Amino acid sequence: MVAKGSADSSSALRKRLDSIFSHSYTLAVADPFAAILILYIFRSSLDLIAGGIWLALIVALSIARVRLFKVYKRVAKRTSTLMKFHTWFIAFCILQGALYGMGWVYLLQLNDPIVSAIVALGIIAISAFCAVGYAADWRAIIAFVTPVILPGLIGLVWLGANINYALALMVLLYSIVMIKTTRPVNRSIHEAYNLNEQLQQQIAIREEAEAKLLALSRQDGLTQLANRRYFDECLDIEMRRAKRDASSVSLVIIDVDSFKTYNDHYGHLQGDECLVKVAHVLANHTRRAGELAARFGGEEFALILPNMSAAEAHRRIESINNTLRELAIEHRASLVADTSIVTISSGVTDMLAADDSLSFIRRADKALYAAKSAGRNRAIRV
Ligand SMILES: Nc1nc2c(ncn2[C@@H]2O[C@H](COP(=O)(O)OP(=O)(O)OP(=O)(O)O)[C@@H](O)[C@H]2O)c(=O)[nH]1
Repeated sequence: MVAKGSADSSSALRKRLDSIFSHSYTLAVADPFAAILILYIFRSSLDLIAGGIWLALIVALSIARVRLFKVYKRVAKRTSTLMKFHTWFIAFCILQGALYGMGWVYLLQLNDPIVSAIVALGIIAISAFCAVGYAADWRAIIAFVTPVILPGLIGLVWLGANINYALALMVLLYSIVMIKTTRPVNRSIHEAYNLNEQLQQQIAIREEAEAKLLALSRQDGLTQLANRRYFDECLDIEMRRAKRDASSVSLVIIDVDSFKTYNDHYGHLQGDECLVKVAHVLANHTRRAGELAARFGGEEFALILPNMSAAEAHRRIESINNTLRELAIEHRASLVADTSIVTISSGVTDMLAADDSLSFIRRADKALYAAKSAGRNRAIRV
């Protein structure tokens, strides 16, 4: 729940401003229209110069508010300026309300019961429009209706006479009822905006958490490469894509040579470190879109290389071997002839039209077995 009176989040404030500003164009027409109507009704008893100045001020204020709205629309993305716009809007509300208030005072001077009745109805009508239009912003309602209601109310009482007292009482009762009914509506809107914002935040947090979980569920914990499950998914996708586009996809299965003796010689923990280093090299060599390096299981890795023939994949694995040679991870217990660094054996193949993932992997595995049988530290392509 949103605590009563809690500060708005920037998004809730923006929604509130959007709502109150959304009437700018309508009011730019309605306000001068209402002013012209009032002037027309009282044309015979009004000082036309004073009336003209009053109308000019109402029109100027309407234009200024539309301009403020345009500026707001342009820069509203900047959260830092939102409060400033709200303050400006409230200032406009006060000015606009004061203009109406001045109008009532002027009209009430005519001391005519019909004028008093029209003023009272005018106060009620304009306040009602404001209560609906600015329902999202309590301060805007108060800023506008206070200068609209108070001068008229005081003016009616000041005039004396029962009819004016009755009208003043009617305006007063209306104001109390309006304030009492508008406030809960405003609170509900306020809470709805804040709840909506909280909901959006929760959704964003949840989506982020889900994305993280998904990434984790696809990752091998030790090497940070794709795990076997994700490898299987990707292989399926790439094989289907290659069949659909009549393009090629190559598969490489890699096994770290003599890894049992590595573990025996250096210990399991260093064995883990060695696997991480090899994985890092593989990841650095599979950076193009769609390429994937995965931990296939134990000390075995696999590469999916889309849009690549077996010959090109073979060249890729040669460059991986070169990098490993440059890296020269010590392996004094290697069973590979004439070497004391970590080496890999690889089986390389590309997809045949009749392949399913099982036959594709089996062929790559066979090529790897051939590489092992041929003395390790090599790649064999079939
Ligand atoms: N440190 C470490 N060792 C692992 C991990 N997974 C598998 N191994 C070890 O990798 C070794 C694989 O041994 P083998 O299958 O005999 O293969 P190899 O010694 O590499 O011999 P060749 O493949 O013929 O060169 C086993 O000793 C496993 O315990 C791991 O996550 N961390």
